[in-house]
Amino acid sequence: MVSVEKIRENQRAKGPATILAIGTANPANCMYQDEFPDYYFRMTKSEHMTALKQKFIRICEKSMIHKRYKHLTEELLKKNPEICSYDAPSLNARQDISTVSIPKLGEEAASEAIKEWGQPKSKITHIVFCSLSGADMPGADYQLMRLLGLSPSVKRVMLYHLGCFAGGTALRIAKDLAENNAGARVLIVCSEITVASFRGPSDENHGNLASQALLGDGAAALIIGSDPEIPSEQPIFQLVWTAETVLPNSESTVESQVRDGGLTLVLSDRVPLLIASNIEKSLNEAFDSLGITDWNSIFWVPHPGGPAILNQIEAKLGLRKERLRAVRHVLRDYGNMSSASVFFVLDEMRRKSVEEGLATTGEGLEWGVLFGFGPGLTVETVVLHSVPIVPPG
Ligand SMILES: CC(=O)CC(=O)SCCNC(=O)CCNC(=O)[C@H](O)C(C)(C)COP(=O)(O)OP(=O)(O)OC[C@H]1O[C@@H](n2cnc3c(N)ncnc32)[C@H](O)[C@@H]1OP(=O)(O)O
Repeated sequence: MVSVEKIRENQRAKGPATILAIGTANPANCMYQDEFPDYYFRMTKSEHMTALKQKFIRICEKSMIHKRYKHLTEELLKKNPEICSYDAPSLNARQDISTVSIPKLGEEAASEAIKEWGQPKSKITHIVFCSLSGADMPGADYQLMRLLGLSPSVKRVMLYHLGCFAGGTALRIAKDLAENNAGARVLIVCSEITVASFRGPSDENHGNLASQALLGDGAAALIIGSDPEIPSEQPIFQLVWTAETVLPNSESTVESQVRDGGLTLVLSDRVPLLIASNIEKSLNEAFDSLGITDWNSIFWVPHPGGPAILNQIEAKLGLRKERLRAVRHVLRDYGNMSSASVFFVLDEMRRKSVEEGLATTGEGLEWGVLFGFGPGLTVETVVLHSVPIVPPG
């Protein structure tokens, strides 16, 4: 007789979950930040709100963003003028666009990841799909399965409406799936399009102004699996430890609600300080067993929520400029793409590490941390282990 223990042992993978491929995609429509205030106030017919426009210009100038990508083109906004108002009923128009575009952009990122992975799609056993908006039944996970032509028996997890920390959540779930199911290959897709939250300015909600200045559209996809079949599969990072926590006294600092007028966002200016004052506690918990206390000795993959968050973390921990180079690059070239952002940072980091001839995928360092920040305030922490880069030849 085979025992339950033996069945369980055989079901599990042996090694830690690893990232085997990363793909990204953005809509074609690129918006330059220095032109955005004029465009935004023109499209939302708010030119008369001159003081608010001046404030918006100041926020855009401080955003440290050079350009972002937006699915909503001028043409689409003209076709759907209700989206441009602050709170006109517009949920139908927003949903009609989002439910099609979110899986579509996700498919583009997934195809890039599958291409890098180099394995047949039939080896994908699980999907973890994540998006802040566009909820429908069946959801974006189902649409993606059909768009990619995956088996109808692929096991799906759909994460809607978690917010900007959710890249960390997707990684945490994928790690558990990969390590507990021998041979599993998990496709993570985070696809974020700001169609649900784009709206005109209002004097009553300055947090809306900050989000209009910071958020961009993008999708990222990863293949996660344990016990890679080397050389046909090449690990990029190993996933070592995960945690999720809610910061003390942070209620109501980031909140989002689905209303007739789309997804509303409340954003307090306390967010950067709250994150920076609590981050060392999360780091201590994460790295205690490794004996690491020098935060400059690890590579950094925090969510690029906004420059003030990065500046305050850097100042609080005394991080050297180069530690946040990859995340600042992503903020500058793409803005805050919610859950997808941290994977753009990972992608930038491993590419630059190869380009610069460094010893590992993590800027030459061995250990690193990925942080998701979002509503709650919720913090997701993932400890990463880099992989040696083998020089060509
Ligand atoms: C959606 C999710 O699930 C998760 C998310 O990622 S949410 C987004 C998380 N991001 C944030 O919380 C934004 C963090 N903030 C920032 O990065 C910066 O404060 C900023 C880019 C908004 C402004 O840059 P700054 O260096 O702080 O510039 P500063 O000169 O102090 O402020 C510029 C203006 O922004 C305003 N401002 C700053 N934070 C603000 C906020 N959260 N809401 C509204 N206005 C804000 C200031 O009041 C100031 O206005 P005035 O010029 O009229 O005085």
